Amino acid sequence: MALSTVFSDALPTKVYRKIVVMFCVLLMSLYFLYYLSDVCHTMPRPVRGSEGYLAADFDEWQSLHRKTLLHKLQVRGYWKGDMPEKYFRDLRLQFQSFNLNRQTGDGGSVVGNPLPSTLSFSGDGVRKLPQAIIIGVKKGGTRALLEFVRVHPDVRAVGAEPHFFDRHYDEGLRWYRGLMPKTLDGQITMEKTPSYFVTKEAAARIYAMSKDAKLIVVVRDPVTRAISDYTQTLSKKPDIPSFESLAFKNRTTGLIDTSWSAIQIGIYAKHLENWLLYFPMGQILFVSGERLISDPAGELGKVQDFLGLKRIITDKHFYFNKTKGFPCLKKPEGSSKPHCLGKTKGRTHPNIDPEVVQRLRDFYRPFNMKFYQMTGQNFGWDN
Ligand SMILES: Nc1ncnc2c1ncn2[C@@H]1O[C@H](COP(=O)(O)OS(=O)(=O)O)[C@@H](OP(=O)(O)O)[C@H]1O
Repeated sequence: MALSTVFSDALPTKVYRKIVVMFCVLLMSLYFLYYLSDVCHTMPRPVRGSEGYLAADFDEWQSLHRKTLLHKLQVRGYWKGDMPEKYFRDLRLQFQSFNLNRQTGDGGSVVGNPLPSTLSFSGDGVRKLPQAIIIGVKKGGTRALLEFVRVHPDVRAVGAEPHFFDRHYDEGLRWYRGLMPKTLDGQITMEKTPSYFVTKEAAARIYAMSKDAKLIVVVRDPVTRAISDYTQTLSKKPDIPSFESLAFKNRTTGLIDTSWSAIQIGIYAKHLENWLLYFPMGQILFVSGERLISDPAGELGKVQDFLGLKRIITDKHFYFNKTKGFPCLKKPEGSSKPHCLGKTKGRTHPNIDPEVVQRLRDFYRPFNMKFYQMTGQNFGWDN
């Protein structure tokens, strides 16, 4: 009262009133701002579609799933610029799954506050464990087969090699399923990891997941496969010894070094014996790596039959790219542009001493014969 008297005495009444009004407005504004910030904090975040995640959500997901993410970053083909758009699509699918899992409590290792239930994503379907797996062989043409078969509308495949049954088995089936794309009823989930075929434990592990799993093996002449394998290693480590010196334990006696993985992988009959302990022959399809190049539609016909799919992929889906020297897809899955596999496929092989090649042919012949006998198919590598 005394203060107002002093002020009202010192200032003209009009000015004094204006100051009081402005002070009140300021106080009200401050209170209003304070109130708003509190309300916003408790309000649900805006609903975003599958294409519009907040960067913060992605960062949080990224750190929580660092291990999975790192694994995916190592995926051959994507990170080397082979198919970046597919890589990012897979990554986005995982992010969707992560958020849905957080909402449904399905994410085993997820920690922290769940996102508000109003956050939803448009992707339909559920993640299932694969019903069909391309288990081998390395350098057989497994990438081409996966890219070709996933053109089928009833096939959904994970682009990356999950390496679950060899390297990441301890992560558990929930982790593995989390890597899979979502499928609708009637769609088949697939993955490819070529090293499974030569991994001792893989057959028993896949059987433990599903005794009905359908297995596909792309096989290729073991001699060219070995050279292809060596070419890949050479491209990463140019200082390695020559193919000729690695192929032999003793070059003078002609003793082959079967402990060298490039040689070992090609002894198909031996690896197959292990798979037959768990799976009947009818559950394994052998695709010819050579015919996958010369007649992709023909091989894809067999694959579709084996998977119980309508024959949708035909020769209309392929064109032969002369520069690349391989069949390519006119319309790959999720794209309308023609696409060939990347630079890591179809590398020029080094010239190998013809005598060494002949020695290897002699070495593989009995194993190939056994393999033809076991599978009931002659792949023509010894003609
Ligand atoms: N359509 C098409 N385009 C490109 N390449 C094709 C195709 N079909 C089969 N191939 C052959 O696939 C070989 C690589 O096999 P993988 O994909 O199984 O290799 S990997 O194990 O995944 O590294 C690769 O071997 P290299 O030629 O030795 O590189 C190709 O010969």
